[in-house]
Amino acid sequence: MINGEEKPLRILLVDCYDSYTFNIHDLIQRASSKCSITTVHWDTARPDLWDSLTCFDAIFVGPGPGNPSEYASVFEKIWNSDVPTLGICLGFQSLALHYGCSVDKMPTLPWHGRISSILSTNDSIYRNLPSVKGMRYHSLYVDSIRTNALRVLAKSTEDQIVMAIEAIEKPHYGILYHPESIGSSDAVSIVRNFFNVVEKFRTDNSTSSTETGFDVLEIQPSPFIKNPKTPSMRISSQEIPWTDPLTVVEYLNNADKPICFLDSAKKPGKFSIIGFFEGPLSYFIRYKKWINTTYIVNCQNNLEETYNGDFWEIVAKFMEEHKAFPIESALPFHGGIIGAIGYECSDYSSRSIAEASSFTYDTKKNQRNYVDAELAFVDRSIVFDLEEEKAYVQTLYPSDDSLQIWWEDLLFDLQKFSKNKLKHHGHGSTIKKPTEQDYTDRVRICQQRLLNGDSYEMCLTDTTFAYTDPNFSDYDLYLSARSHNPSSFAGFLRFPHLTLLCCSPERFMKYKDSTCHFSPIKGTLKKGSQMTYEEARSKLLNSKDTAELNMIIDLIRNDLHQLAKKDSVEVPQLYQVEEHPNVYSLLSHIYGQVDESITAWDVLAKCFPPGSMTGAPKLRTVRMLEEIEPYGRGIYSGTLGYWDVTGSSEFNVIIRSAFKYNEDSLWRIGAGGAVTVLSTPLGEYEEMLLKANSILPALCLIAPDREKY
Ligand SMILES: C=C(O[C@@H]1C=C(C(=O)O)C=C[C@H]1O)C(=O)O
Ligand SMILES: NC(=O)CC[C@H](N)C(=O)O
Repeated sequence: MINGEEKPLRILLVDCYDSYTFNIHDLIQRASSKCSITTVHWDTARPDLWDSLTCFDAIFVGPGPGNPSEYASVFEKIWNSDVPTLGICLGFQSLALHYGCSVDKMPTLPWHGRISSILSTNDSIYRNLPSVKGMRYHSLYVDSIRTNALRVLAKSTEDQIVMAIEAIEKPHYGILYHPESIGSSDAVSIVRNFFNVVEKFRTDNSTSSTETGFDVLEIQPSPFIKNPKTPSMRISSQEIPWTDPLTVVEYLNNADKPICFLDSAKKPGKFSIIGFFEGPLSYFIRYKKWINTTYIVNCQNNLEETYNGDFWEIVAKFMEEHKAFPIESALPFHGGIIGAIGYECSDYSSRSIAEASSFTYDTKKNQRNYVDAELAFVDRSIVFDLEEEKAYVQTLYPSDDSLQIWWEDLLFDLQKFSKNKLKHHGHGSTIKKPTEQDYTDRVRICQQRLLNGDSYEMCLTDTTFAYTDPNFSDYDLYLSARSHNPSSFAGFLRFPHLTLLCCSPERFMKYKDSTCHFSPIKGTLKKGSQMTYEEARSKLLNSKDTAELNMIIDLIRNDLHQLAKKDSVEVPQLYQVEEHPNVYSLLSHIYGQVDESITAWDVLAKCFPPGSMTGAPKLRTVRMLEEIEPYGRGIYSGTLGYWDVTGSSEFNVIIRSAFKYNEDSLWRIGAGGAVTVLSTPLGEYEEMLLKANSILPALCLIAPDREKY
């Protein structure tokens, strides 16, 4: 309060590329009704900002990977200033380092994603908070505070590690655990206690951060489309006699047509979708990251347009030109984008255009000629409501008077056509799997990085290669896959450059009426013949699996906090155990509301690639995994799904899948698992094989009851 008026707190939030920085941004907003937050990356902020810190009322030094000494050039300026500052984790460590304490590797296993009971001095920023819960994400710690310039404010009860400190002479504080985490308590009270200190240091002549030109960067979601256009398409949809979706796919297969099939092969999946390419407005869209080029081909006249630049923005602009007027409909899809986006289609991946031609990318990843994403825009579709056993044929082309004729011809052909019986006995396939030695060596490399403090969790993966019996169609292989492992987020794509057999159990993101829903899986348990659901649940709710999942829940909260409305990010169900054909999975549900100007595609682009497939902190972990993993992931661990012309969308995580680039007909099966400090190398190798075996038998066309290679 200055002169009786409530001047907004001018906050500087220093982002050290952690995956939880924007959870802190949300916490600050929840702790102060009036604040303006300037968020900057520690290494790219305008240099004069560090000499103008007094234009802020308070500073938050965020958490991050690595050792605080890596950031000394900036951190020293902060701790030499008199501005009230709160450092979190890495920030805490840098404050201790500034006062001459040593920051070392934990003497025991690091705490990543586990919650500590913490006792405080019940004063200072812990006033009226004698004990709290704290989610810990740290490999480094401060053994003891060997200076009179600092005072210990809190310690963990389990291992007596210093959890919070304050400087004696300056309003500088540090907290080692993450108060902003879903697993911590009393964070708003702690920050409000800190803000009470801040208020004492505010003066009338505090300059405003805007007077120094440091724009106040409230998190302003930047939608791809700034000025939405009036829709141009009109949906028409009519119920048709029920038919099994596989019969339609088999008909398309035998007609050697492209196949675009999203398959709810298991509950809770309710709808299956088939896209068709006969309409006048159907397209294929493919992207090659190494030349940053997107190709859009009309399926009727084969005219191809080439676009250079951001793939996500190009697709967003294409869809803006093909939006439809909303209609009252319970169906998830009426026409629009269906397809697969590969893992490397983000700036997290170091395979940027400039680097793409580098030695690493060119030879080690050897994917110069392949697509990084391939989508279809379908203007005709059939949606199957599997619960109601109802089917609907739809078109986007208002005067598509050929629709009726098209559908009647298709129906006539289907009636002549009976579903093929799956050939269970193939001649096997040539399989090349990762060796135990190679994979366990890589697990150890990951664990070394975790112990160094470079990451909290690394989702390590590798690729199994398979050549299959040429006598079997891709569709036969898909039928075999879905019989082995019926999944809620399955799909079969046979596109011009990419064929994908997907039996994914994991939703990445669902978007409907501006509500976003993420449900990451972390924690996989092989089904035993005697294992009951309750036994599986008690095993999965152990500390290793819940720790893995906690890290991803906080990561997704962080990504959503950059887009969602204030106070709208929620985790109503922290842990859920799901039963699948071969495994039990531990998952969570995270929701957020975005402004209507933010589309599903904006959310997908911002949160991509799926955090459950990277680990955290996302950027440094993705970069390290790229160097550790022997091959690029390509389509594996990317996402398959739809973006409807009315705006609704749902995308999965492409796991338990096989894909091939049609140029070389070599099937690639990615598989892996989250490596933490609690992992065992052999256990991770076995988990990787377990997941690969969710799809491998299908490539050998082996009946579900027999497994051999
Ligand atoms: C890495 C894979 O699965 C991912 C890792 C999981 C885990 O660590 O338990 C579970 C589901 C996925 O998010 C895979 O299936 O290849
Ligand atoms: N969450 C963090 O800021 C981690 C700090 C440091 N990289 C460590 O591992 O201890």
